[in-house]
Amino acid sequence: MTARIALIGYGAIARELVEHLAPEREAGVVELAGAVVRHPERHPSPPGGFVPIGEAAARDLVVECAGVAAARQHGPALVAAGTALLVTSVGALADAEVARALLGGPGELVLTSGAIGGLDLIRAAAQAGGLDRATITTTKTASSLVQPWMGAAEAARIRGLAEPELLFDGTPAEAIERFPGNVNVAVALGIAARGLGDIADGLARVRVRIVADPRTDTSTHVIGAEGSSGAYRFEIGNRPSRANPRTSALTAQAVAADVRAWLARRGHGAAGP
Ligand SMILES: NC(=O)C1=CN([C@@H]2O[C@H](COP(=O)(O)OP(=O)(O)OC[C@H]3O[C@@H](n4cnc5c(N)ncnc54)[C@H](OP(=O)(O)O)[C@@H]3O)[C@@H](O)[C@H]2O)C=CC1
Ligand SMILES: O=C([O-])CC(=O)C(=O)O
Repeated sequence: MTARIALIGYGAIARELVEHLAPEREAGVVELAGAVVRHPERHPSPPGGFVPIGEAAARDLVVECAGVAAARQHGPALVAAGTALLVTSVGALADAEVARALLGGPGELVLTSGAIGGLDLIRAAAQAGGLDRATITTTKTASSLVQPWMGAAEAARIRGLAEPELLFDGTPAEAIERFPGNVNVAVALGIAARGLGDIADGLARVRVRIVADPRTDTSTHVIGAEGSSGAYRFEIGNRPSRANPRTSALTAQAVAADVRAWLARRGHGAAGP
């Protein structure tokens, strides 16, 4: 049976995902059946063409890879309509109302681990009450951290940095509002750290630091966590996507693995996790 999959977004992650899913498409396990974007004229044509969100909702699975605002705009209605939704912009769940809607079904929600790893350990320790706090320090090229809300002088200063600089130190909820295309991983860490509590409890255990490094060509996430379960440290050094230096290439690879796991769960005959 062929699973029909629609995309929200047709940027770096979506296009790389299309390439990663070539074996499943060739085997007839997956049909990529359209993409939703705001400005189709700015994109190459996706498999299945551009479709309105109402048409995407009729697919077996919708994969969001468009941004936190897009996930908040479209996600709740898709899940309410019973559509299975794989979310890349996990930062959307830092908003409690959006999180309730996305987790409330009846559509299945899948959250990717995206550009990081180790969330299985964090989840297990937190569920056992063994995790008190976690930190994530994200370091990226200076220019990839420039945001539209920064004034022109501040943007130019960051682009011209000669030394690494700490741009942000605070909570995941604040971090994702200020750097929505850079720190979805911090909210993913907070969700894993929730244990058996609310997402807000998990987010409250996480401290986020964002560093602009003019000398790096790698996107690095250093995760630390501790509690009665133990003390942990993961260092992830990702190659940035060629199409979007804000995004790690691992993200589309993780989403492809999530799609394969979803196909296996739904009996579509792909390899399991
Ligand atoms: N969980 C993780 O580890 C990671 C998550 N991400 C998330 O993935 C998102 C996408 O990343 P990436 O592919 O690199 O970004 P790109 O900027 O390359 O692509 C974004 C795409 O989304 C479309 N888009 C934006 N807003 C909307 C909307 N409201 N409705 C429909 N389409 C929309 C854009 O087209 P148009 O402008 O025409 O609408 C474009 O095609 C990031 O913004 C981030 O939120 C990224 C990296 C890691
Ligand atoms: O791709 C990355 O390294 C992380 C990222 O942008 C995000 O979490 O939004």
